[in-house]
Amino acid sequence: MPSSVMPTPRSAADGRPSSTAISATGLRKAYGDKTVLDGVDLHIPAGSVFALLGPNGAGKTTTVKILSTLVTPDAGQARVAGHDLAAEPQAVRAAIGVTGQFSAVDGLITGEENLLLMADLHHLSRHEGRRVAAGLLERFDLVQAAKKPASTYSGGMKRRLDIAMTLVGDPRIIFLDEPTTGLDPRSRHAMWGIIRELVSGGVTIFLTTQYLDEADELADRIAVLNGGRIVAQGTAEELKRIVPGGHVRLRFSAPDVYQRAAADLRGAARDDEALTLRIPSDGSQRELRSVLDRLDAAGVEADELTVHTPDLDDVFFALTDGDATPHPAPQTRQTQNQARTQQEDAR
Ligand SMILES: Nc1ncnc2c1ncn2[C@@H]1O[C@H](COP(=O)(O)OP(=O)(O)OP(=O)(O)O)[C@@H](O)[C@H]1O
Repeated sequence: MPSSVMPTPRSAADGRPSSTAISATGLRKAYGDKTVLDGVDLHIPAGSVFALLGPNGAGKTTTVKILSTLVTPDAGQARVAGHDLAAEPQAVRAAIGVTGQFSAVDGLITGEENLLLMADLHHLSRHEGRRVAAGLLERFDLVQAAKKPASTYSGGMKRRLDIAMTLVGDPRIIFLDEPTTGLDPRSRHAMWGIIRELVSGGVTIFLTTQYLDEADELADRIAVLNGGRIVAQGTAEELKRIVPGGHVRLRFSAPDVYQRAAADLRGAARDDEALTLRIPSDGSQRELRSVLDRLDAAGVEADELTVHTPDLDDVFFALTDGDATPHPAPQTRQTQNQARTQQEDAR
């Protein structure tokens, strides 16, 4: 399996502001004799969503902690928002926001007080702090709950407050460590909407997740971390193409047309009862064209043509350890349908 699907673009070496939000080379980290990160390289363009996938204990949170200056790597270099992680940690901290497993929300005080505390930490004037807090309470649908202790908030409200607190500092890069773990489907979708809105405002999102549909839905690029290394990275579509399972399915209604097509498309798996042919394919335009050309040459026309590409679950299981257990993602209608189609195909 290739270590990387796509070539890694060069990062700016002269320190001038560039369109690269995060670049890292050779990041290593061990705890005692356990190597957690074993040479991680990353390149994340500004204004994009990057998702880091990996099974439990793969080192996703460790990567976030290193890039957000909370943990020092044993080796490797990284630039975040144009600043060297080791030489300018304060500048990195000023440019980023971090939310997730180590939430900053204080449950003993109200949502509004949490935001005002953040405004104080960012040295905003009293007036400006109140203005910013009011705007964020409105934006994150927390006005009703503003005067209640944060400990009374639901999981979704706490996550929204956490992100709102991060935004007080107007960060250009936000690390979201498993932002929707434990949220119900409505809250997950609300969180996805928030993430999309942030990106449309030019913010770069570094997301860790075990929900494959979340990465599929949000990320411009996805990297899979396993055994301390990035074992593959690319767009969701690129990743899906590197695992086997993709095929084109042709369905015919006339048995004689089906027989002619089956005779011509040698190598296709036949289902004589359903009058369908299944041709292994990576789903690319080139392969699709070749199938269509062969049908044209044989003078036959299929009644239905469907392209099946593997989903990110296939990618995850193919690339990570056998004992890797991603959290069961709440199934969307689409993944349920895909699963049904795959079961049907297997019959
Ligand atoms: N401070 C620490 N001391 C010792 N071991 C640690 C420490 N922090 C993390 N580890 C270990 O490093 C490994 C990677 O942990 P990390 O939290 O980065 O994984 P993760 O991919 O975020 O996992 P999860 O999905 O379960 O949150 C784990 O085996 C963990 O036990």
